[in-house]
Amino acid sequence: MSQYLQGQTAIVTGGMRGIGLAIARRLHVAGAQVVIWDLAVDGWNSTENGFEPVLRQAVDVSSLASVEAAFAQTLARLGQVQILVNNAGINGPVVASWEYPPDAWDKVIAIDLNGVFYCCRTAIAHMRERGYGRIVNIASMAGKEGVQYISGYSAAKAGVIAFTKAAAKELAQDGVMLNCVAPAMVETPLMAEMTAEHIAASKAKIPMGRFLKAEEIANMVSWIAGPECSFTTGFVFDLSGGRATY
Ligand SMILES: NC(=O)C1=CN([C@@H]2O[C@H](COP(=O)(O)OP(=O)(O)OC[C@H]3O[C@@H](n4cnc5c(N)ncnc54)[C@H](O)[C@@H]3O)[C@@H](O)[C@H]2O)C=CC1
Ligand SMILES: CC(C)c1ccc(C(=O)O)c(O)c1O
Repeated sequence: MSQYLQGQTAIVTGGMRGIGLAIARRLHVAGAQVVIWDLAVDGWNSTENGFEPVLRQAVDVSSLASVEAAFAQTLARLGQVQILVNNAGINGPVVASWEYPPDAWDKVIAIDLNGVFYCCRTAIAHMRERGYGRIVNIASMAGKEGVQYISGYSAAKAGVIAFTKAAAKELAQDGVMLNCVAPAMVETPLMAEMTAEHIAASKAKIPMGRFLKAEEIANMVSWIAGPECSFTTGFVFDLSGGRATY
């Protein structure tokens, strides 16, 4: 496979498992030096995971101080960051919006939306200085459409999409491109928090009649994160099996 990310450093948040792990592995295959940020980074198994990241750092993306400290450590070790994939996220409760606990709402927004803002804010300063950067934010179909009973999550992901579009326009002449991907549901540990009824309803909306695979997201992200993505910024790339054709 072509090593089109050779010599580049890529940070993947939430890269210890699930979609983030698949993305991290794919960027490694494309030649990037991969840095994994996650809440806990012990217990990495390079045989099972198929590669060794150059760095793993314990980071809480919902804390600006934690993000800034981790970014400084990454730069101290590797000197440069070309790619940031904001993947870390949580579901929050599956409940009607009028019953949504306010503290749970705050937590979903803090991780899924503020976390993306904090990581972007921190990396963009460095990328602007160097005149090059690729940021890929993992949104969701829920952010495009609004999915019932996950209103906090839907709102956070809609916020990620709008933030990406706004910042992309600001940075369009600086060599720094921001895009989102909006996946439909994938089978990961996060999905286990949904009820069987919601999972079935989600699948029924997909014309291809199957769930998305994490590797399919990783393949798309690896192209968006690379130099061949040279004239697209502020865009939402769908991974919806034909569900979103708008
Ligand atoms: N699983 C699905 O069906 C879909 C997932 N997504 C999005 O993809 C992303 C990844 O999802 P999955 O792999 O399914 O989830 P997952 O739960 O398997 O993995 C999430 C990772 O993020 C980390 N994380 C959580 N909070 C964090 C924090 N505050 N700071 C740093 N790391 C943190 C977790 O420790 C975990 O390693 C999320 O943003 C999710 O919203 C989007 C569409 C569909
Ligand atoms: C797993 C998350 C909460 C989720 C659930 C459902 C949908 C959907 O129906 O489109 C999503 O896109 C998700 O990200």
